[in-house]
Amino acid sequence: MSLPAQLSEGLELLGLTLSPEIQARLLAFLALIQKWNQVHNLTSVRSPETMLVRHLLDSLAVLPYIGGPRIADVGSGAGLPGIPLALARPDWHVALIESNHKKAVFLEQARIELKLKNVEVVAERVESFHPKPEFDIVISRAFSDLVDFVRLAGHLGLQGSSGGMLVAMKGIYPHEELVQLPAQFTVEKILQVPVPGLEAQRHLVLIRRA
Ligand SMILES: C[S@@+](CC[C@H](N)C(=O)[O-])C[C@H]1O[C@@H](n2cnc3c(N)ncnc32)[C@H](O)[C@@H]1O
Repeated sequence: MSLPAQLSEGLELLGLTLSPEIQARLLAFLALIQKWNQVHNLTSVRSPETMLVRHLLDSLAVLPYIGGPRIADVGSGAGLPGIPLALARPDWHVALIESNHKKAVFLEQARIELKLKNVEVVAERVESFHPKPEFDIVISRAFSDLVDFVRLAGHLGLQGSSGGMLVAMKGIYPHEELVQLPAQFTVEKILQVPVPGLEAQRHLVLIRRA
C-alpha cells in the first residue's frame, strides 16, 4: 500500500477527517524527518511505513481526548506529538519545548518549511520556561516518568485557575508511576488508546491539580 493510502486508512480507523492538503503536509513532515535522519539521529525508526504508524498515527490518536487552543509539547524531540497536532488543528497554538540544540534547530526548520504559523519553538529546558497565559493542555511522549513530568512541567498548565490538564502518553499501564504521584495532583482518567497498526499498547494519563 502506498504511504498516502496507509495514512488515509489509518485516519479513517481513528475516526479523523483531515483534508487532502493536511494529509500531504503530514507526509511532508515525515519526509523532512527522514531527510534530517540521514545526518542527525532524530529517531531510531527508519522505515517510512513504521514512522507513519509510530510517529504520525500515534500522535494523532490523542486528538479525540484533548482540546485546545493552547498546547505545550514537552520534550518534543522531532516534533512528536506536537507537529502532527499542529498540522491537524491549525486553529490551535502549539509550543514545542525542546532543550537539545540540534533537535530545536530541526523543529525551527520544520516550522519554516511546513509553514506552521501556529507553532512556536521553545529551545530551552521546560523548567526554565514560564509562559503567560498558561496552556490548556501540556502533553508529553517518552519525556520522563509521571513524577518528573508534573514536577518539571506542572507550572505550564496547572498553576492558575485556567483548569489546564497534563497529558502523559504512556505505553503499558503505568502502575508504579501512578503510586508515586504527589498528592497535589489527581489522575482524572487513564485511557487505553488504540493506534492503527501499532502492536504496542498506548495509554493516556490525564492529570489535573487536586
Ligand atoms: C525520548 S525524547 C522523546 C521525543 C518525542 N517526544 C518523541 O516522542 O519522539 C525526550 C526529549 O526530551 C528532551 N528533554 C529532556 N529533558 C528536557 C527538559 N528538561 N526540557 C525540555 N526538553 C527536554 C530531550 O532532549 C529529548 O529530545
